[in-house]
Amino acid sequence: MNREEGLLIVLSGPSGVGKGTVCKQIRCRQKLQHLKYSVSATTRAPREGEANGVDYFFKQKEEFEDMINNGELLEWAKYVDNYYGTPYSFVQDQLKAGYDVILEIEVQGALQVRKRVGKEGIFIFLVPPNVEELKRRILERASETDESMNRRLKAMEQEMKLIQHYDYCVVNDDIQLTCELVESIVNAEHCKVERNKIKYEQWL
Ligand SMILES: Nc1nc2c(ncn2[C@@H]2O[C@H](COP(=O)(O)OP(=O)(O)O)[C@@H](O)[C@H]2O)c(=O)[nH]1
Ligand SMILES: Nc1ncnc2c1ncn2[C@@H]1O[C@H](COP(=O)(O)OP(=O)(O)O)[C@@H](O)[C@H]1O
Repeated sequence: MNREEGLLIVLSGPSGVGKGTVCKQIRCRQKLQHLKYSVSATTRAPREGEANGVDYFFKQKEEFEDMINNGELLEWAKYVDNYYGTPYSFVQDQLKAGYDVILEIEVQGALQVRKRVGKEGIFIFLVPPNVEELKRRILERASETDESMNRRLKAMEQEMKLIQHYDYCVVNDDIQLTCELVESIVNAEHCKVERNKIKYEQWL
């Protein structure tokens, strides 16, 4: 991937940890001015209140498989019986235009992105304060059947094993603090990019 200016940020973590909430809050806080959110494609059914093109691009299985075959996805994965994937062109266009882009994706997809961008991306893993709180949050959201919740909790066991592939782990306890931490990480990574641009000869 040719990334001229913007930073690619990958946010993962178990179902119910608060990934969507953190992304929404960061957007509202407007502390990161040059941040764009990648809207994923999925074959999962919309939840109440979710809108096509805003929360996800909701697709039929065949449509999604066409996207895979046409090379339209930066990465994709199957999670609890549904496909999820990141449309490539949006990410590429925004990065080229100098925007940071955040992907809210699960671990298999994140590892595919890691392979493509190497150390260039910022990979952040969100964890809950504890498993009881995670279960409480999934129940509070009231979006899952018992079966779906159990499968999400089962998926977490595999997800947690891959945490060492991430650059940062943030415990999502207090939501405001979590947002501040994510914002600080992004700002600090920009400072690294600036450092790498400096040619010390200029200052002599
Ligand atoms: N690989 C991949 N995972 C995605 C993508 N979009 C969403 N996901 C992940 O798929 C998982 C299930 O998402 P969702 O059905 O919205 O459930 P939730 O995590 O319980 O809110 C989550 O871990 C999401 O981060 C994507 O484009 N690619
Ligand atoms: N820091 C937090 N403290 C308490 N509740 C939270 C926090 N972050 C998220 N939640 C709640 O947990 C539930 C799951 O959050 P959500 O953002 O949908 O998770 P995810 O996108 O990771 O599946 C929601 O009801 C949300 O309001």
